[in-house]
Amino acid sequence: MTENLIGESRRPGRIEVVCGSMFSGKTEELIRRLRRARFAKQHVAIFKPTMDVRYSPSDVVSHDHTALRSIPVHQSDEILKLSGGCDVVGIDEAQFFDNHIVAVCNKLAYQGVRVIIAGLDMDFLGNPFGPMPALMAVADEVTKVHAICVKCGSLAYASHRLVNDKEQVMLGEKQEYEPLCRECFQKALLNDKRNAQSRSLFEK
Ligand SMILES: Nc1ncnc2c1ncn2[C@@H]1O[C@H](COP(=O)(O)OP(=O)(O)O)[C@@H](O)[C@H]1O
Ligand SMILES: Cc1cn([C@H]2C[C@H](O)[C@@H](COP(=O)(O)O)O2)c(=O)[nH]c1=O
Ligand SMILES: [Zn+2]
Repeated sequence: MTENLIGESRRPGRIEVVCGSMFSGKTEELIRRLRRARFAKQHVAIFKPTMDVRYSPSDVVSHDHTALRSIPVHQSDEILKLSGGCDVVGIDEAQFFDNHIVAVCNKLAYQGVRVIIAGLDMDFLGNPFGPMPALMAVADEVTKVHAICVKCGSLAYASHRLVNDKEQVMLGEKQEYEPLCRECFQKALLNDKRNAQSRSLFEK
């Protein structure tokens, strides 16, 4: 965690990415940084995609129920329009935005805004998720946070889907996803594959 932030309120435009699996503390870390910016008397705005309505239609909410009022947006372009006069812009669930969010974040950073982005680095299959790889590439700073593997207690690497849905986007919580370390994730995917094969044999 970066704590050498002397003069945090005087830093120029930059892009910070906080990524990791589900339950890794991305939203908590985003909220922590944004609260500190508010203590530094910075003008802060927080955005999230309208589709993320799990805990609240308007707040950014962590799994531990820490919350911050946010502006839900349909498209990344709206972030540019709605962040005039801001020193700091926070974006949660960035994996759900289109690739244009990269240009939006770069534009804000070049205008002197500190942009803090939180999002899933990988989907349930372990593939890079949406614009996250590109955002990590253009970021000034990337922080990877980790949940605890629910099978073995190691640091979690990915989010394993517990239900049989193949779509990349499927909102969910603990009933639908579990954070697993690399080894447990590999075993779980293998097990899912075997189950799918025996299901298809059964259905024939
Ligand atoms: N397996 C787990 N490992 C770590 N934290 C967990 C786990 N399961 C639930 N949590 C809770 O999730 C919180 C993090 O929530 P949040 O910041 O919303 O994560 P993220 O945005 O990365 O999904 C933790 O503080 C903890 O209370
Ligand atoms: C792995 C994965 C997750 N999702 C969804 C599930 C949740 O609604 C969000 C992630 O929320 P969090 O704040 O990181 O816990 O994303 C998805 O749609 N597809 C996936 O592959
Ligand atoms: Zn494990």
